[in-house]
Amino acid sequence: MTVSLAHLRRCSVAVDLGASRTRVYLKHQGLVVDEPSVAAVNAHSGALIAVGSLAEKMTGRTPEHIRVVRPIQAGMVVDIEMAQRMLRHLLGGQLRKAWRRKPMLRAAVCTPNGSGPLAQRAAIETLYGLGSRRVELVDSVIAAAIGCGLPVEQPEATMIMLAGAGTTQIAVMSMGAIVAAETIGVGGEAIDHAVVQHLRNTHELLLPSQSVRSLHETLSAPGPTAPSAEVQGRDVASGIARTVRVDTEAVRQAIRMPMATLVDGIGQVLRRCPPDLVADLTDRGVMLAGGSALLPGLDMMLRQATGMPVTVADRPDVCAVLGLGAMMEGHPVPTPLDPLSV
Ligand SMILES: Nc1ncnc2c1ncn2[C@@H]1O[C@H](COP(=O)(O)OP(=O)(O)OP(=O)(O)O)[C@@H](O)[C@H]1O
Repeated sequence: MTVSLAHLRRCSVAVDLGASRTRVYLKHQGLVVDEPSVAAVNAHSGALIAVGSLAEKMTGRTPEHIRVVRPIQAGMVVDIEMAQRMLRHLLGGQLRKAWRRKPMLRAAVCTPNGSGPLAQRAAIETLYGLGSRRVELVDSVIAAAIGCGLPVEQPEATMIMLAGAGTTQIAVMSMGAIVAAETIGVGGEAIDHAVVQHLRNTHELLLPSQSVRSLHETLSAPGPTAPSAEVQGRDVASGIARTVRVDTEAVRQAIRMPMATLVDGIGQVLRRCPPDLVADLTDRGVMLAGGSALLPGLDMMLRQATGMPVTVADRPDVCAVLGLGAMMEGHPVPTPLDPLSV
């Protein structure tokens, strides 16, 4: 394992600061926070008005003096002070309790694969501001693979695609380390954006961002696929609310481009892997994790495009923080790399 499991076991708090959601796992308690990474602030006084789900509900509905901000973008904390204020409110009493028990609080945080020193420093500073005395950084793909129950410690290949909001990370791992990895700037947001653009261009309709997910669900409901679905939005020219009938196939075509980028990413990672590991993956396939793994039809599309088995993780959206939590709690047990000397 490239991360120090001994150091991680001394941590009490695991944090996944995602562009879309913030998750916190407390040792011996489990997942205590899973909320949107959003804060609403008074633009005049700077006072925090709401965080998490409540702030997300305000998006696009605020008067001029209230700003809805996202302090984390593409897995990187872009506004450290706001991220600290948001986390402090999301944790509330939970943090105070953990703090009282452990004055030398150590925290573990996931950072996207390939993130630079600036992104890593921003994550560390955010956790220091909350009172952590030491911060351990863990690659998100390793944490997610452990959270999905993949045997990352074994000398065999495991492949994971961690599809988040702003980015998708693809990695092949063996013996606790990453053999080849790629981070693509395409995630659930890009797919949603493609749907919104399609409706704007073909139906002259502005779709509220909250409606995109229900449209995905309607269009890929089980049973005989509906050829079309009704959506409500605002007319681009008149500004009046209007309902249009959207063709299922046209929406599928619209999201083809971002989907194809994800398939390309898998190809790029496989090309960099030794043939023995690629052979392992023919049977085992790809584990699909991250919130966007819940996007209906994504697994089927990847299966068709790559010819490899694709499995969606049990709890794909939270598997990175659960993996970090598992490492803090003492799983997995590291495989000795020099067993003959033991
Ligand atoms: N049930 C669902 N159906 C479809 N899409 C979903 C569902 N749940 C979450 N998503 C999508 O998953 C994305 C968020 O995934 P996740 O929570 O893994 O992101 P994140 O970790 O915050 O982001 P990043 O890894 O990019 O920093 C969003 O784009 C959201 O639209």
